[in-house]
Amino acid sequence: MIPIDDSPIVRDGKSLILAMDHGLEHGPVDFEEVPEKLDPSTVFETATHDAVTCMAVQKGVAEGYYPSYEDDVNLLLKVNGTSNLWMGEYDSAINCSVDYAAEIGADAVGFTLYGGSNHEVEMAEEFRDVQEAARDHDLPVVMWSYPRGQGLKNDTKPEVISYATRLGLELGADIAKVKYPGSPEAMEHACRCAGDMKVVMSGGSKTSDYEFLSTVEAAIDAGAKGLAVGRNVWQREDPTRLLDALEKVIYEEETADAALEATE
Ligand SMILES: O=P(O)(O)OC[C@H]1O[C@](O)(COP(=O)(O)O)[C@@H](O)[C@@H]1O
Repeated sequence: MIPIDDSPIVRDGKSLILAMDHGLEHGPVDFEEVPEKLDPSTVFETATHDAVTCMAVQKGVAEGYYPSYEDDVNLLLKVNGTSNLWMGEYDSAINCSVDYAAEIGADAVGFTLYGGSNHEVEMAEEFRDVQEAARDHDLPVVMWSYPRGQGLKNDTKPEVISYATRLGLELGADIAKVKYPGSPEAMEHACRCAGDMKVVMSGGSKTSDYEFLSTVEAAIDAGAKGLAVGRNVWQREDPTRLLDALEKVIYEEETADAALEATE
């Protein structure tokens, strides 16, 4: 592990990663209700909020839009990713080298690992190359640790999520992003399984302000070190208000109720 707390993608030991790779992973469907967000500049604007420690995008979006925001936003370059058009067993293509990510100004790199997929072995080997190259550039590595595969469809069972965090530690990630395993106890166990490696919670599809902030509060209380979120922020009419509340829940460890009241 590298001294991750010194990284610009960490603030007071925690991170809020604003993800906008959905155009690749899910396709334009995620933008149907918010067509203006098809323009990545709109989400880069949102990422200038102090609560956001970095924005996670794919190479093409980074090349096209990051130069206008490099003074105000930290960049997490997602080096693999696959479209929803792919119908095969879970896998993720390497779309960018770590050298190129560093060249275009990345502060960190991100990698999806589908533990349990028939492609797990190849993906773990690719992760080795990415992780070692990232070490050469002193870049932290964030693992999207998503156990998925033929018999394991989008599973959020406690034992699956604790295995996901442990995979991150074992393979050398600095931060692992996992789905919420359904209860504070299960999240606490998943964080314990990660040792000193940081665990952040994945956002998921859009829910109400209160439901979302309460889950974030529970995850932080359980030991998570932040959030990697997309739709729950940029699909909202007022992403700034939610980020104001998230800032309170994540960094100031306030309750969801108090954060919502303060931002009304
Ligand atoms: O594979 P899933 O569960 O559909 O979600 C993948 C998406 O979730 C993220 O990890 C986080 O975004 P969300 O908060 O919108 O779920 C994105 O980086 C990615 O595109």
